[in-house]
Amino acid sequence: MTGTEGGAPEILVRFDQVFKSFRTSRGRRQVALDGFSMSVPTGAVVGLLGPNGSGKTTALKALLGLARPDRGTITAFGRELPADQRFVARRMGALIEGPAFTGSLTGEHNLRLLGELHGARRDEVADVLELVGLDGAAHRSYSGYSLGMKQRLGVAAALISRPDLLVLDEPMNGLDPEAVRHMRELLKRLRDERGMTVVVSSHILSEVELVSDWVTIVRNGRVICDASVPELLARGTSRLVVRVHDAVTARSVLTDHGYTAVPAFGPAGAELQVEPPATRPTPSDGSDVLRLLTERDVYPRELVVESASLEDIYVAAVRAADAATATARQEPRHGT
Ligand SMILES: Nc1ncnc2c1ncn2[C@@H]1O[C@H](COP(=O)(O)OP(=O)(O)OP(=O)(O)O)[C@@H](O)[C@H]1O
Repeated sequence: MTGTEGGAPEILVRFDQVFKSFRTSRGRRQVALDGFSMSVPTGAVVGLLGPNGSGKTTALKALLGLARPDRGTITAFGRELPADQRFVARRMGALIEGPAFTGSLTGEHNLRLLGELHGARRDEVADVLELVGLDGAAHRSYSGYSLGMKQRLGVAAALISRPDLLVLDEPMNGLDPEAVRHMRELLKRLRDERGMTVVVSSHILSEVELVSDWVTIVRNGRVICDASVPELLARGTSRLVVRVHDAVTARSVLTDHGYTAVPAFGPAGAELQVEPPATRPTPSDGSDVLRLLTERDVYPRELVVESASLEDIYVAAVRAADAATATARQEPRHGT
C-alpha cells in the first residue's frame, strides 16, 4: 500500500454516502445502496464482502459509470464521478458481468481483438496471457476452456488496457479450490509486481481473506466495516480455551474469581471457554487462569489462546449491524 507521510494510506477511490434504488418490474422501490461509504487505499487489494443482494455489484457499477447514484459522491484518481468518468475509465479495468468472448476463437485471438481497441501490441497481449497463466492455453479455442480459464481470460481482458485500478465482481464464483488459489495468486502478483490497486467482491470471506489488505463489509446497501486487515484483527478479542479433566471444579474456581467459563465439548473433549472479568485492564494471556487453577490443584491438559479470525470479526460485524437495524426499526414504534 502506498502511504503518506503521516502513515495513513493514500485513498484512490472514495464513496461518500451513496444512495441508489431501482424500480422493480412490480413498481416497488428496491434500495441497493443506502448511504454507502467506502475507501480504497492505493496499491491495496480490497475485499468487498457481503451476502447476495447486499449491494456490491451496484457499488462497483456506480464506480464504473454503469449505474448512476441517486445521491452521494464518488471520487476516483482525485476526480469526481460521473463528471470525470472518461478520465477515470481510462485508468480502470473491470470484470463485472461474465465476459463476452467468441467461443470458436482461441483465447489469444479473442484477447488480440480486444487489445486492438486499446492499442495493445501483440507482445502486450502475450504478456497479459502469461500474467494470468494462460500462455500455455493461448491457442486453444475459448469454448474448450474450463470455468477457471474463462475467468482468467476475463481478467486478462480487464488488464489489456494497462489499468492502475482493477475491479473484479465475484471473480471466484463457481471456481474449484485450485482455481480460487490461482486467482488469489494472480491478484497478489498484480499488486506486488505491477503496483495495481484491486477491488474484488465476494460473498465468501475465505475466498478473499488470504489476499486482501483491506476489507469492506457491506450489508443491506450499507458499509458496516471498512478497515485494514491488521486493524480488524487487532479489534477482535482473543478467546481462551482451557481443556481440563474436571470441568466442574475448574469452572467453579474461575467463576469465584469473576471469570466467565462456558463449558463446551470440543474435538479434544471437555473444555471451558473462558473470559476474564470485565474489570480486568488487559486481555488475559492465560497465565492468570493457569495460576488460579493450579493454586486449587486443577491442572489443565491444555490452555490455548485462540486469536479471533477474520471470520469471527465478519460474523460479529454482521450481527452487530442486524441488531442495530432491529433496534432502529423498533424505535419509531415506541414514539407512536
Ligand atoms: N437493475 C435492477 N433492478 C432492480 N433491482 C436491482 C437491480 N440491480 C440490483 N437490484 C437489487 O439491488 C439489491 C442489491 O443488488 P446487487 O446486485 O448490487 O447485490 P450484490 O451484493 O452484488 O449481490 P450478488 O452477490 O447476488 O450479486 C438487490 O436487492 C437487487 O435485487
